[in-house]
Amino acid sequence: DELIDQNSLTCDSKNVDSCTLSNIKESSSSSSYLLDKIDKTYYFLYDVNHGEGFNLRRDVYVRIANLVYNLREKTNQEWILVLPPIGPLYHWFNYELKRTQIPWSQFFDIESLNRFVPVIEFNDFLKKFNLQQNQPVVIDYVYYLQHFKEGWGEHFEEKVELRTCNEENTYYDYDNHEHLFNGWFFGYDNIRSKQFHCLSAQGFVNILIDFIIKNLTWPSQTMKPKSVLFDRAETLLHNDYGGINYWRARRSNRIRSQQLNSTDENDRTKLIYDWTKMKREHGAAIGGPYISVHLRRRDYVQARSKQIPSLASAAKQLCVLLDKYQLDQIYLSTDADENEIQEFKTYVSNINSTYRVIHYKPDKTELETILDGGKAIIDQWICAHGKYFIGSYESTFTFRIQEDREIFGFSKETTFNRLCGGDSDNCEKSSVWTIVY
Ligand SMILES: C[C@@H]1O[C@H](OP(=O)(O)OP(=O)(O)OC[C@H]2O[C@@H](n3cnc4c(=O)[nH]c(N)nc43)[C@H](O)[C@@H]2O)[C@@H](O)[C@H](O)[C@@H]1O
Repeated sequence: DELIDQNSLTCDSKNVDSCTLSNIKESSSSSSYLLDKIDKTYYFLYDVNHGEGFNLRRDVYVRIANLVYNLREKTNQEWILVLPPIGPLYHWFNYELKRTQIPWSQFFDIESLNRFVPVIEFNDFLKKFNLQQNQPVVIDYVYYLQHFKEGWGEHFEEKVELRTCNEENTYYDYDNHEHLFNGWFFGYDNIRSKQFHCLSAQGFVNILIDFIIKNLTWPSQTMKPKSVLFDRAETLLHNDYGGINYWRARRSNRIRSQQLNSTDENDRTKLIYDWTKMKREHGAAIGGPYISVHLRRRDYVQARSKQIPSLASAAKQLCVLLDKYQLDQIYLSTDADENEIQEFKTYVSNINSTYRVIHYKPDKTELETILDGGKAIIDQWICAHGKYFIGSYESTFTFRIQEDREIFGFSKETTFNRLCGGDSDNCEKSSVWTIVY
């Protein structure tokens, strides 16, 4: 203990490598104890462009989980994925609710994630530093991913290269070239990085594996966690989109069942707790007696104006489906405001007054517990259980629902559907991404 104390005394913010065994006068009685203290783990951290929504972030998680999975295999090192605290997110409009530093355990089952790659929450990562007062947590390397300024070129080529930064970012040399950088770091104070670089990168996420192996070095006997953070992780592509490990990482990305409590034996959508043991055929699930719709509004109305239906057209397209499937209930999942929801309901009841539109609206206390993210997840979960689902063109919110339906074993015809844009009811079909085991 004395030796450790002596060591930590030399561990100051200006000399972050000082917490190594080499600084300690070794004695034979203490060396084996100290060897136990050497941290053999490597921590992989990442962040995503702040404007991106929750379900795009879930997609980036799948990319990064696959990268860490392959990194572990290739290096034989104990890499652990640190889950980036969630928020604030642009689309979460209830500003009075908790909006930042939300742990993944608020929405996801951490044990399930761990069955694919080892993960820890950011807060637990911070605890590993076991710091004395006022010492910053120092991440060894931070890379800000960016595209190549000159564009993709004529041929697709995978490459990474340290470059000057294309655009402003949140990182800056904190203490006048003493080599500690400050940055956003999920809004936490007193976190720094020893190195910061912009890294132009194009290609698939696995390109970072060789980069790490070739370029990153750490003292061999450090007691301090070894860590690297890649910001703007959405820059790189899925390594094997739709492949087995895509689906394994996606299946591990399970929402917390305690909160949702909506599995249903009759609908044949019962989950097996351990996702690695669950395998369903298409058509095994039947679903509840309603048509579920994800009707994306707000920024999409401008961003995808040709692909997003008018409210009147959406109501018409849904009533045709209710007739076809002989159902009379629509579950409406939407980010629309209250006026638009009422307008949509009126269109439906004008077509057929016996049709019901159900929409989930938590009361104030419930919302304070589940937050905007929890409400969105509940919407998605109910959509995933409907007899027939229809979503919005190229929305990652819709994609995650379709994936959950694939995991449940619904037929493809009841899952991969999209609303047609404008006032049309005839458009190109949704892409079909079937599950692979
Ligand atoms: C235009 C782009 O759209 C991308 O969104 P897109 O893929 O639909 O999907 P997300 O990445 O999930 O972002 C949309 C967010 O809007 C809210 N939202 C959307 N639809 C619903 C709904 O039916 N119910 C509830 N409760 N909430 C909804 C929710 O917070 C969701 O995470 C964004 O990731 C990008 O940042 C960008 O804005």
